[in-house]
Amino acid sequence: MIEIKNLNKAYGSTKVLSNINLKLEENKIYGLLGRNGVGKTTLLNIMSNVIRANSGEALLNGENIHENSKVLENIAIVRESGFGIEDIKVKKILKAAKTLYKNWDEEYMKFLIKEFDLNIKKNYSKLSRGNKTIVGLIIGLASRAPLTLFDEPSLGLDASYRYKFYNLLLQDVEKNPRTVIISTHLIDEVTHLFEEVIILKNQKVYLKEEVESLMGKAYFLSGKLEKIEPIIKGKNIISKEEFGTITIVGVFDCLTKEEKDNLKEKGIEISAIPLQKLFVLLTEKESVEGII
Ligand SMILES: Nc1ncnc2c1ncn2[C@@H]1O[C@H](COP(=O)(O)OP(=O)(O)OP(=O)(O)O)[C@@H](O)[C@H]1O
Repeated sequence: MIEIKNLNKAYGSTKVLSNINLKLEENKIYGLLGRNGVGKTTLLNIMSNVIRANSGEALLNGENIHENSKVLENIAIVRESGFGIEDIKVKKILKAAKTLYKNWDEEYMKFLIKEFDLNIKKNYSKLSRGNKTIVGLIIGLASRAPLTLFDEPSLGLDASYRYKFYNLLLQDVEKNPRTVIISTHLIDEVTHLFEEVIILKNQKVYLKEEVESLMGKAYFLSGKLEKIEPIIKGKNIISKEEFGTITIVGVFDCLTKEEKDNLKEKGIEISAIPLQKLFVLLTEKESVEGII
């Protein structure tokens, strides 16, 4: 549905994205993850024609995003940087947004305004940080755009509104399927939303995988190291921490039923690595070798 081909982006002489190739499926929720400054916003901005790549292509249903303005009726981006003009009533911003998107749902927008308790008569510039974010979220949700991109959607939102947004998004996407990409640093809060995760690292797509499959091969093993070691020899080890006589080893690899049973018999505790922790381990380490 969305295809990125051989995409490169540099700001002046600083290369940010290098030969990115991605194929995203229709009606799926993706998490776009990466350390600060790795290029998530840049990629989302290219996907929504806010900026141009230096080379390569971004296609939505086979049509080049940069060469066909009609395609843009189907792509919504919600981002921190606002709407260009700030000294304008929220009502007017929403009115303008309505004209941009083919699938805009006015009734749903009204429902969202109530849900988020947003005063649309206020000037956008006078809104709190959180309420500015809410304006963006309402536009993103009400656009019902087949490709909806949320860049840090929780910025400035209190926990209550963040969870409200996550729930509304899940409910609405179930009723009105579309492809959603969410870039966030609050990974554990949104893991349940993601079907697939894309991690950017060192200008490249470092990993693209279904969350279920990822979580099915990320374990912490805790117990005596001499008992853990022989069973996981040759596995991809991503962390090792010692707490007195107990060692916690992070494994990013498949464990067979026999291996798991074997570990349990030896008194080794097996627990899942939460996605956020896994992300930290994978993006901090340059090499997994030499840990054990
Ligand atoms: N307009 C610009 N001009 C010059 N450099 C830029 C510009 N926009 C972004 N960059 C640089 O490109 C790199 C990627 O920035 P980008 O905002 O895409 O990263 P990010 O992954 O979204 O980061 P964060 O998680 O901190 O929001 C950074 O080094 C940033 O400083």
